[in-house]
Amino acid sequence: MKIYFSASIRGGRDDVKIYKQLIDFLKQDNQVLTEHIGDPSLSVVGQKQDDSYIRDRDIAWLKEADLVVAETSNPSLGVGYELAYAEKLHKPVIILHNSKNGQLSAMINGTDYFKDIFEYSTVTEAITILKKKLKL
Ligand SMILES: O=c1[nH]c(=O)n([C@H]2C[C@H](O)[C@@H](COP(=O)(O)O)O2)cc1CO
Repeated sequence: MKIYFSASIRGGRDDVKIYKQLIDFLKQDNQVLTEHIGDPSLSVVGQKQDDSYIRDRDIAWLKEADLVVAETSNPSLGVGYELAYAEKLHKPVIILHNSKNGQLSAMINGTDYFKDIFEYSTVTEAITILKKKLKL
C-alpha cells in the first residue's frame, strides 16, 4: 500500500528521529511516498525545490496514497493543511500524537472525520498502534 507520511519540517525538526523510526517501520511492508520527512539531514529550511513544486508534488502524492499517517506532536501548518486536504479526498487517516508539546489542535481533534487519533508516549507504543491498525 502507498502511504503518505505527514510530519513537521518548517514547524521544527526536534522529532526527526521518531519520524525516521516510524517511516522505517511502515516501509517494511509498504511504499512510503514522503520518505524525505525522516531524513535527519533535512533541516527546518525544508527541501531545495521551490515551494510551489513541493506543494503540487505533495498533493499529487496525497491523491495517490491509500493511507495517510500523520505525526502531529510538533505543530506544523503543512501537516494541518495536508490533514484537511486528506479529509476532502476521503483518504483513511491515522494520527499519532504525543502531548509532550501540548494538546492536539481542536481543529483536528474536533473533526469527526478523524476517527483514528492515538496518543502515544514512546516510539514502541506508536509502532504497536500502527501494527494493530494495519493488522500486521
Ligand atoms: O520542504 C518541504 N517538503 C515537504 O514535503 N513538506 C510537506 C510534507 C510535510 O508533511 C509538511 C510539513 O509542513 P511544514 O514545513 O509546514 O512543517 O509539508 C514541507 C516542506 C517545507 O515546508
